[in-house]
Formats: sequence, structure tokens, C-alpha cells
Amino acid sequence: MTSDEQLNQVRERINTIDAELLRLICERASCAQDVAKIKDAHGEAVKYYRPEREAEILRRIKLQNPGPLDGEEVARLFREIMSACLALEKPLEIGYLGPAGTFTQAAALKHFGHSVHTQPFGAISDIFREVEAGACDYGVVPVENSTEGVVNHTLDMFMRSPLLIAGEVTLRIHHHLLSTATEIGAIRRVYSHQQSLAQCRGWLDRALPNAERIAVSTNADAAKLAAGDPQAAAVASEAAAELYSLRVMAQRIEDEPGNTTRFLVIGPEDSPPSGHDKTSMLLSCRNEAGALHRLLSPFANQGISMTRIESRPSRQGVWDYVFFVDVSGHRAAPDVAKAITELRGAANLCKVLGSYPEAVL
Ligand SMILES: O=C(O)C(=O)C[C@]1(C(=O)O)C=C[C@@H](O)C=C1
Repeated sequence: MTSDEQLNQVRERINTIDAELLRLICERASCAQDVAKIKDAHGEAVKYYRPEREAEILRRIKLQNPGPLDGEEVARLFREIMSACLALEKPLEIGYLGPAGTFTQAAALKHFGHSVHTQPFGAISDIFREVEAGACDYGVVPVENSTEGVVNHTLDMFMRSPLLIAGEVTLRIHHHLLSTATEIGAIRRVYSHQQSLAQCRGWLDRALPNAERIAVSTNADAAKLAAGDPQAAAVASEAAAELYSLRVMAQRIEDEPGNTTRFLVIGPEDSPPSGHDKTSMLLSCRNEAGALHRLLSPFANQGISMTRIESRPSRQGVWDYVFFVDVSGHRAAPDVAKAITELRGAANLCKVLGSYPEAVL
């Protein structure tokens, strides 16, 4: 058999498989429509989006994956299939920290898939407000970066908002130097969000020691500014380069190769248990010796592991500091529930911000 004949034979098989895949994907979509009918028949407060079910499906797909495709890769494919199925039930409106091309938009699409409608907002507080008002179904906000630490504005919003955390997304962050300049030597100004400038400090010190660094509110804004100034560059994502027609002058200029940002999905309710969950809460105690140790002891008593703790000034005047704490486990799990009951008795403030599946993708 000639190599052309061999190729044709394999391509015929691929055509047959594609036809079968298409039939199965459409059959799956009809099942999602049936699910929607059953949910509708139940009436009040229908929950089309089920984060725990999605996490369960994606985890199972990764476990069952026989290869040769990577587990992450197959999970991403199924993420998109589920996203399209959910859009048949109800198209979701997702608010994110804009403008288009920000990492927060990338995080929103990674979490919900591309069949949702994403809406950019100029400030984290706007996203909370729109979700609270019901104009968006969910919001996606950045919460911590592995190089620069917490995004304080997001944590501050949780102090006053009734919204709950329904999910988390982690995103590998790569920064690039984008410009319309023909050579790096022509660049006099570098725009970016202050956290991104900080994440690329070492590289900028070496490659552009004399360029002025100007902090702006988002990396996409930086890209927009660089697009209109041939002596300027932006530190931003590849998506921003495409969106604002900028050349990538230098790739992956972040100082830490494992640079990741964690985002939270906020909504009117949190998630039912998925089997691998986290619970976030806001705690406060009196400012006295041993108070923090006593505050956290219910977790230790129940053998619950704490995955994060951050402190913030409360700004309420009543308590000096509040603590944002993440623990492993769902608030409905007996050990976590018991720890929360104990905390409610001991802490000045104990606000559960929600339980949600650990990030799968
Ligand atoms: O199982 C459900 O409740 C569904 O709506 C189906 C489905 C899916 O495509 O598998 C779609 C959306 C939900 O977020 C979870 C799962």
C-alpha cells in the first residue's frame, strides 16, 4: 500500500469516528435539555449551573482517560462540551474584571467554558454589585497571586457583600512585552498593572533599565495605551497582543516561572458537596495574647487542614483585624460543620463565605 493509500485509510476511520462523536455529543446535549425540563418542572429557584456536578464529571474524565491525550487536555474538551450543554439549558452571564483580554476573562472562560457570555467591568466592586443585583449570574474576581500575594480589594468586598464563593480557578500567568516599536531600544515607557510590573521587575531592570514604569488599572488598558504610542510597551498577555494588534517583543518575562493567580467565582449561592471541596471564611477575634491561637484551634481539634490564612484591617472600628481562612472540606461535612459551630461560639465574627469544589482544571 502506498503512503497516500495508508493516509486515506486512516482518514476514513477518523471521518467515521467524527460522525460517531458528533452523534454522541448531540445525544448528550439532548440529555441536558431533558435535565432542564426536569429542573423547570420543579419550579422555584431552578439551578441550571451545578458546579459540584461539573467538578465530579471533569475529575472522572481525568481518571478514566486512557491516553494518549493528556488528562488536562481531555478535561478541557469536556469542559467545552458541558459549557455548550449548559448554554442550551440557560446561557450564563459572567461578569469579570475587564476590559476584554485580561487574565480574569481567561480565568472565567477556563472555568465556565466558551459558551457563556462574559461581560467586562472596570472595578471589582462593580462585579459584586452586578451579581448582587442579579444582572450577572456569577462573577470572577482575582484573589491571590503566587508572587505578589493577595488582591486586597477582593477580600475587602467579602467583608460587606452577601455573595458566596461558588468556585475557584487557578491560572498559570505568562507576561509578555508588547509594543508597536520595531526594536526594544526605542521603548521609553512600560505600562502595566502594578502587580504585573512587580512580577517582571527583574527582567525589566535588566532589559529596560531606563524606561519609565507606569502602573495602570489593568493589563488590557496598558495594551491599549501601548497601541497608541510607538515609544511605549505594555506588559500583558498574548490575548491582549491579539486584541490590540501589538507585536510580542519578548515572551514569558515574569521572574517566577511558576507564576499563578487564583480567582474566585462569586454568586448568590455556594456549591453543594462535590467530594473534594474547600471552605472559605472570615473570622475575627479580640486583639489579645493567644487570641489567634484559640480562634484557630477548632480546625486543629477536628484535624482539618488550613490551606490559607490572610489578615486584613477590619475598617469597622470594632475589631482590629479580620482573617480570611481557607480550609479543606465542605461546610456540610461533619468535621467542618463541628469546627464552624465551635468557632461561632468563640469568635467575634465568623462568616462562612462558601464551600466549593477544589479547582479541577
Ligand atoms: O446535571 C445537570 O444538572 C446538568 O445540568 C447537566 C450538565 C452537563 O452538561 O453535564 C450541565 C450543566 C450543569 O452545570 C452540570 C451538568
